[in-house]
Amino acid sequence: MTGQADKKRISYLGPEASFTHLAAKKVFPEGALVPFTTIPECIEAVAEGSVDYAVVPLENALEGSVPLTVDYLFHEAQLYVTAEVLSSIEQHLLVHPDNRNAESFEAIYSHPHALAQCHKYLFYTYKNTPLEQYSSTAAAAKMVSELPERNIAAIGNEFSAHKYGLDILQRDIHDFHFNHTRFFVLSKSDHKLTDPTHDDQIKTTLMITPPDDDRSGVLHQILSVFAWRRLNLSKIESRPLKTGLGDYFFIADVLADEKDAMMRGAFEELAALGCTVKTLGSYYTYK
Ligand SMILES: O=C(O)C(=O)Cc1ccccc1
Repeated sequence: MTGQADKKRISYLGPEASFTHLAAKKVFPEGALVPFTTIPECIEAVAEGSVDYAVVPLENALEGSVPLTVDYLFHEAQLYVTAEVLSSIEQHLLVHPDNRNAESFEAIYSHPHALAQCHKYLFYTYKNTPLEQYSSTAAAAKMVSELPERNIAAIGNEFSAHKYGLDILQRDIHDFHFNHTRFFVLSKSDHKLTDPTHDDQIKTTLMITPPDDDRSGVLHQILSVFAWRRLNLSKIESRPLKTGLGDYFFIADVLADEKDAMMRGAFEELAALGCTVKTLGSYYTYK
């Protein structure tokens, strides 16, 4: 599949050297990678057909889900996950070489998840420095490189330091060593991308809306659908349905192929419980 996939067009949260760009290159080393400024723009590009795939961040080990991605997939788009990418994330403090001797900054810019991942470091080292959210770590690095006259810093990866000619003032400023992010590779058609490095474990992501009769124990019933079939869940999370306070849907990752007989049985039982199920498909993990 990789050989064919390499000829494809792929939208990603850019610009070049963002963590999403690095994830996209793992799956599509020779693909035509097209940067966008926001996650919805990336997803819309694949939904409209101007690209074949979109690579977007889904979940971070320190910060949890990226709500924009989850909600857009639930409410706005009818797309499938063809692969997930797991990347380890190392954050560094980046400055323009002209400002390499600065001891304080006017402001520090980065993606909100990156700022949150470095919370303790920023709190203890740059307590009074304003933290400014930016569309991505690489966008922040690019902006810092274009404004040497402003004494500002960015948080981002080593590749964006090289790409945009910045100095790494402080390495590895993320608060917890285990900092991984999960990215989805989305497509309009339901298929699986594979390559020699993918791991053998297949996963299916489901979005489950419970019946709206406020019945007690409905989450227990949903979980038991999977439990007695020995279908292992690697994640379950609730997100607001946006129809009223207390209305939720559940996003569940099941360690099985949706075509398995047990999964087909699970879909039937969920329907019998009055649940609506939107499947994002089954896929492998690229590491
Ligand atoms: O900002 C980036 O570079 C991204 O690709 C989003 C992101 C931000 C922080 C951790 C992982 C991905």
